[in-house]
Amino acid sequence: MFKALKEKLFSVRQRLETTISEQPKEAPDTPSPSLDTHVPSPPSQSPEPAEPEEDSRDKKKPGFAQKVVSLVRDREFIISEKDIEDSLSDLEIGLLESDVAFSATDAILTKVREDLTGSKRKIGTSVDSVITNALSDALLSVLGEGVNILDFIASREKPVKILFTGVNGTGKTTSVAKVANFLTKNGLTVAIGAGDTFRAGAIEQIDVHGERLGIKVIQHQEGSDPSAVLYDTVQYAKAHNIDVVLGDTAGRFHNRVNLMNQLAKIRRVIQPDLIVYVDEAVAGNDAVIRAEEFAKSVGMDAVMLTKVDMDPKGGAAISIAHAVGKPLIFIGVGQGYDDIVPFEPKAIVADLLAGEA
Ligand SMILES: Nc1nc2c(ncn2[C@@H]2O[C@H](COP(=O)(O)OP(=O)(O)OP(=O)(O)O)[C@@H](O)[C@H]2O)c(=O)[nH]1
Repeated sequence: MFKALKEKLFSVRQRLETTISEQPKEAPDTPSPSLDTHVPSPPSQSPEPAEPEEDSRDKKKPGFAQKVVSLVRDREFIISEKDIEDSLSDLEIGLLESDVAFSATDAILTKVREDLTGSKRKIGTSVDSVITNALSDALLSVLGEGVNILDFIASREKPVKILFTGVNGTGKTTSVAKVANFLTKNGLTVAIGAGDTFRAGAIEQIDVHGERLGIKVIQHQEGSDPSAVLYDTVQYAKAHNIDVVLGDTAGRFHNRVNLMNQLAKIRRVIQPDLIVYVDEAVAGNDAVIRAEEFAKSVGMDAVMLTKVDMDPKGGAAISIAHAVGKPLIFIGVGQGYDDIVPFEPKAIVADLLAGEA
């Protein structure tokens, strides 16, 4: 997953490691002027340097005295913005080339700069963990905390109603089936409402999935009111003590007003617990822009990205939660029912930064 993005992050880590490691390997007897050419010579009277802090990520801009203490006494040096400037440019280009949105790229760069500048490295030790931690924190800051869907469901009254909406053709119907399969494998009972009554074939498609998975699909005729279909599904779920209702809906972007009206009506009628916006990772930055528009005009509570297996860049997956301010809950990673992964930011970041730089 995200092969190209991983390679770019790897090369940035290597470059950072090289540039930071090129700093003095041995502490000189006296402070080397090359350490900081921009500051005046130290006053003859020691300016009572503060005790060096225990925290190796001291964010304050280091003064000359602090640098001297670090270098001579503690045999460590302080990373300056200048040391990492070129690597940060590489990181910026790498992220943008990977289709990471501008705002997410900016947030990542700001966090890496903040984390690394002023942090200390023991002379002779590897800087990899310092760099990896900074990149990891930065990526996590844009991915957010994530949501555990099973905990979410457990916290709500049954049946928990989850609506799927988004752009046609991105794999929304398949995603409803995958989520249904995931939930039943986790011990929950599920009913599906065939609420995409607009697209020819959508009802039949979800019905076939339901049959294969042994999950009840409530359906009306093509062109019927989706609110009515989903209302009936909720009634069925209540009558049969079903844990979760998954509602497919149409995602007609060329007719925004209709879509908004339709969703507004569904909201009134069944009061969904969660509205999941579905789009495909392969659309890259376009998916992020579409999601932002959708969040503004229609609203959503969470995002699912499909076809992540076909997207080596990973830009949409990195940017979308940051762009819409809602968590990415699932990613689709193939065409089978089991090809779905709950999106766990920590696991994704660990995978992105796996391997020694
Ligand atoms: N590789 C891959 N293919 C997927 C994934 N999710 C869906 N697909 C495929 O995408 C194609 C379209 O998916 P559908 O669910 O049929 O979506 P659709 O019918 O085009 O449109 P909507 O249901 O309206 O979104 C199908 O061939 C799916 O198997 C995924 O995560 N990875």
